[in-house]
Amino acid sequence: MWRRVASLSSFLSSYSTSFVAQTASRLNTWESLTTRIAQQANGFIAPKEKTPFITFVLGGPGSGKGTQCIKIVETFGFTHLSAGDLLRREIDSNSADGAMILNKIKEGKIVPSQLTVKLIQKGMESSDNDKFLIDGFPRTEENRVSFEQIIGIEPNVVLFFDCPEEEMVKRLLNRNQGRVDDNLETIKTRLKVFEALSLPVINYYSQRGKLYTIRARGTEDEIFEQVRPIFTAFEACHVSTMILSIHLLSPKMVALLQARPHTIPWILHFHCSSKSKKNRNQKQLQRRQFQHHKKPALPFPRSSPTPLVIRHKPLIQTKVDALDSVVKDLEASVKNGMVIDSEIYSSLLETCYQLKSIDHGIAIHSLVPPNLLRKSTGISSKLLRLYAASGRMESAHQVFDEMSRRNESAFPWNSLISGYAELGQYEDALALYFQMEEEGVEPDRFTFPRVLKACAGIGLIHVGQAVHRDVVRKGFGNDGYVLNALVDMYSKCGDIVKARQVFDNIACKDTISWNSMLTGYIRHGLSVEALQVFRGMIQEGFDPDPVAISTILSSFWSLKIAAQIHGWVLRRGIEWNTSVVNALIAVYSSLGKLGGASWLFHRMPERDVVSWNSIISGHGKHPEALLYFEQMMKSGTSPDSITFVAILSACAHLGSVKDGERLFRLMRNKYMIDPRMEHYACMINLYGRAGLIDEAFNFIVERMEIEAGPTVWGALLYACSIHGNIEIGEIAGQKLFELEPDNRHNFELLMKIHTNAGRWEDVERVRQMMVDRGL
Ligand SMILES: Nc1ncnc2c1ncn2[C@@H]1O[C@H](COP(=O)(O)OP(=O)(O)OP(=O)(O)O)[C@@H](O)[C@H]1O
Ligand SMILES: Nc1ccn([C@@H]2O[C@H](COP(=O)(O)O)[C@@H](O)[C@H]2O)c(=O)n1
Repeated sequence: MWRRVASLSSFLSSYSTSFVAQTASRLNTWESLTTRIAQQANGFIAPKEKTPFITFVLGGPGSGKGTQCIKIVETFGFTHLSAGDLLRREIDSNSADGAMILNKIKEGKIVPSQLTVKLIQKGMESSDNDKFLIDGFPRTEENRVSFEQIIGIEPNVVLFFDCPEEEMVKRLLNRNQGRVDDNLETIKTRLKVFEALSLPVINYYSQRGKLYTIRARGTEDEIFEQVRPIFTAFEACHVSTMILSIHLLSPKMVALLQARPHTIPWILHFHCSSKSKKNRNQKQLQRRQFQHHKKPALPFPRSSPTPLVIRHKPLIQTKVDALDSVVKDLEASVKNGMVIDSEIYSSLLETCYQLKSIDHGIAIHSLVPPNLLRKSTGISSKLLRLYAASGRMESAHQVFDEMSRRNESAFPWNSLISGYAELGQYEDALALYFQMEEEGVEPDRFTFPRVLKACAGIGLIHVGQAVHRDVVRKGFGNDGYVLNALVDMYSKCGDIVKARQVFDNIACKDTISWNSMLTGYIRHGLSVEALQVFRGMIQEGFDPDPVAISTILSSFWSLKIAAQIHGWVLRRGIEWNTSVVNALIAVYSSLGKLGGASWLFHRMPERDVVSWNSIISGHGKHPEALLYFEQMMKSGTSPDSITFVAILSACAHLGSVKDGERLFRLMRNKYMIDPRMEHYACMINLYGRAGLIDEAFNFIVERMEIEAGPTVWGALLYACSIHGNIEIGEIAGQKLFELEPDNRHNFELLMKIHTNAGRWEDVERVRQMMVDRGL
């Protein structure tokens, strides 16, 4: 405790002496509340409770990552965690995932992220060190996001060993360590994977100002001379981190600190990693200094202090865990009679919203004095938004009703409108918009897109037109953000011509504008216009995003267009984007080009459940469907309900009744997927096609847990028509006539059954039913 006060005082001394004294004296009362946060902010006070310093080491295969890591460890005392080594160790330990990992490594592909992150996490937790070199990770965006989600921290430094491809290939072929992936074929895939999946991660860190690129050619020592200054500089600056953190606070926060010094730990907690301009400038300065290999003239903070505490055995927390600790401390402090500043409540509620943590929001709500909640627009607006975003509209509305100054801004209204619109309660969303007008609250640019979403949802074009008039009247007629929402509203309400007019009037179109128009045309079945928009988008220099590309691909079952788009995708170098490949597989499969679909599938660097579903559906009439399904299970990707529709339907086409029954059981018992109407229809199809009409009928009567719909009865009627089962065909027909009274196809099928059996009276009876229904 004493050390904590002393250290806190020492860093504050550079700021204000009276401030220090006050803070130190208040620290006793604040002990439980502040300890964790002060430690988080102040990495150097207690050696055993530090924030870890994380370095990601990236680069192509054979760029020399491992070699340089050994040198960094020797010189700077880091703990080296090589993702590849951890995976190889997992194989050697005969773990359940060993075979799958070995396959991935042999193929040069990426192991599912969760698994790798868990191994890294274990490695970090079992080390007493707080400086980690994580080598060969993250290899993909999914790796990166998984790390952030599971470990909850970002790296301080990202090293990128940039090495020419031919040099990397040469080194790998000479490595001689008996690795299964050091052969030309795997190396080729690894290089492709690196380009398609790892380069985006490197770009990401470059944009975040964390990337240090090392030219990885030359001798090992020459390369290390580029690496050395980076860590030397970071070590030199370690101690000054905290002082700078204080200076990086916004003027508003500094004023708050002076007025209410006890709030400092909270503010540090939430603002240490803020991206202030000053902070960015500092980082730029730091980078420039590194680039010139000089010691920095000014101290700088760690590149991204994290809000987590690492104890003796580093306890890796997620952001939600950290929030949990803070809320618990807050509860204890309130219980002890402490008065909490409204900005703290509001800041915490903002964090709850960002982390989608409604339970913590509810806990904080219970701590806010009702009077403060009513009076503080900041707290109530954020609480209301949190409730609305999590679909708790009753609680949101209650907070709204009790707000004393809710008409001062559109913010609380927007949150409520948004909440209702997201839940599909469009009438309530619109009612609020009109109430807003009645109460004289000015809508803002965020109000309209939410209201227009409600108009689109309800499909009332005249209400949408009225809102459009308001948009113009209130001066938002040129606001691209609002106009995009208008395009979407008109297209969803059926007026695609008006949608186009609005689209043409958007002066600065962005990707969303183009995508809204594109999906509008596709929704209206106007494929030619959609393709024109797609081409226009490219001509105007907008890269259609993977969603647009897959949308356009899935609306054109034309080999020529698919090939053109495929060509464009190749030229843009995004041919291995997972959703693009998935769409290409679906298109090629549906056009009967199963060879092309399989070629893509086998070469894609990373597959998701959609990839598997596409290839299984594509092979719906071929025995390979079952093989793909088995491979999918081995790969560690969990099938979803669409997978089972695809595989059950394949079993039906292949006449594999036993497999179908087994897979239906597997879906329920292993994957806990409740069968939906489509699955039941597949089962009826399975029995029906195999001529097991009684089994199909009994399945409907005895095993269905939901009322059978037209797809189920339709499958049964179809089976009866193939196998000439008059009795059950008549039952299925009668059911369908009730469910789909104007579907002439059902009548025709039943007539066919009776015709084949020479039952002319029944044919006439069914024909008369058709006439009576005006069919
Ligand atoms: N500067 C260098 N010049 C020549 N050879 C080097 C150099 N650096 C490393 N090597 C050699 O190249 C091979 C690959 O290096 P290393 O294993 O460090 O690469 P890596 O990036 O970790 O590869 P991977 O991603 O495949 O694990 C090793 O045999 C290593 O001794
Ligand atoms: N994040 C990672 C890292 C590695 N792999 C797999 O291991 C292979 C070897 O990795 P090296 O770093 O030792 O070259 C790599 O090709 C991948 O198969 C992974 O999946 N994810």
